[in-house]
Amino acid sequence: MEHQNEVTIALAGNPNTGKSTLFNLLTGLKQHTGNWPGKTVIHAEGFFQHKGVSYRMIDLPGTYSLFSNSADEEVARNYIIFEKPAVTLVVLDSTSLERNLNLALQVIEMTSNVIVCLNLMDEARKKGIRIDEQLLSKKLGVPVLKISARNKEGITELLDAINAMANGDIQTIPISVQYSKEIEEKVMKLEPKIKEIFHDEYPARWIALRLLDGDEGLINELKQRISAPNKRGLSHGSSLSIQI
Ligand SMILES: Nc1nc2c(ncn2[C@@H]2O[C@H](COP(=O)(O)OP(=O)(O)OP(=O)(O)O)[C@@H](O)[C@H]2O)c(=O)[nH]1
Ligand SMILES: [Mg+2]
Repeated sequence: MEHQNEVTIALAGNPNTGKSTLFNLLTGLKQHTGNWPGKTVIHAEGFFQHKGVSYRMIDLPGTYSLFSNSADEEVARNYIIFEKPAVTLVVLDSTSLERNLNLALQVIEMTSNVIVCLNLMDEARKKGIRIDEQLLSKKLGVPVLKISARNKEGITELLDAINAMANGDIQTIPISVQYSKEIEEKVMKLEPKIKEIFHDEYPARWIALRLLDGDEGLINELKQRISAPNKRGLSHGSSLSIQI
């Protein structure tokens, strides 16, 4: 089967937040789900249509962060940075938002095409947890939608939001997390140098932050991409030696 014109959507989030349940609901596939973390280990893909648009959906492994601490984190991180899905859905567990929001912020640093899905809303309601999704959306600068993947709640609204974002009808203003003065000064020096090498190919601020963190995994990925430029075209002869 030819799959060329699909709009790609990635599912990211902490382990056990219902990503595969949502993936199965939309694609009709049967990814392993269950009530323990770490079930999805490599990314799976499935397809579906909504309002005449074809989508390719990627179910990423659940992770607590998107650094290079584990193979799972690298799979999820590399997919978002290098494959550039048109939309990344961050699936959060509404019953433990505080912990889950950390990952949402990390994804928002990597891409502005983010929709935050507050999943397990049925559980949250049972526990008396109330969430002001409009306020959260304003603070994060990206759409926030309440859903229950298991009970099939809020799914049409989510699909409509995906459609709108893929069509460019939603302008996000992603929050930019500010770090200490020392870090921000270094980021300011690094960003233009990163842009010189990669132009707008990758999010320069995010790369600057990762380089400052000494993220060896990312540095190696970037070096490979410089020595073997892809069809989007990085200039030959660039090298990744940036002094700060
Ligand atoms: N109550 C409720 N349970 C849900 C909902 N969505 C998913 N679950 C349950 O949450 C558990 C985890 O779901 P998964 O879909 O496997 O979660 P995942 O995010 O893919 O997990 P990893 O692959 O480990 O990252 C399963 O027992 C699901 O049935 C929901 O909306 N409400
Ligand atoms: Mg899963």
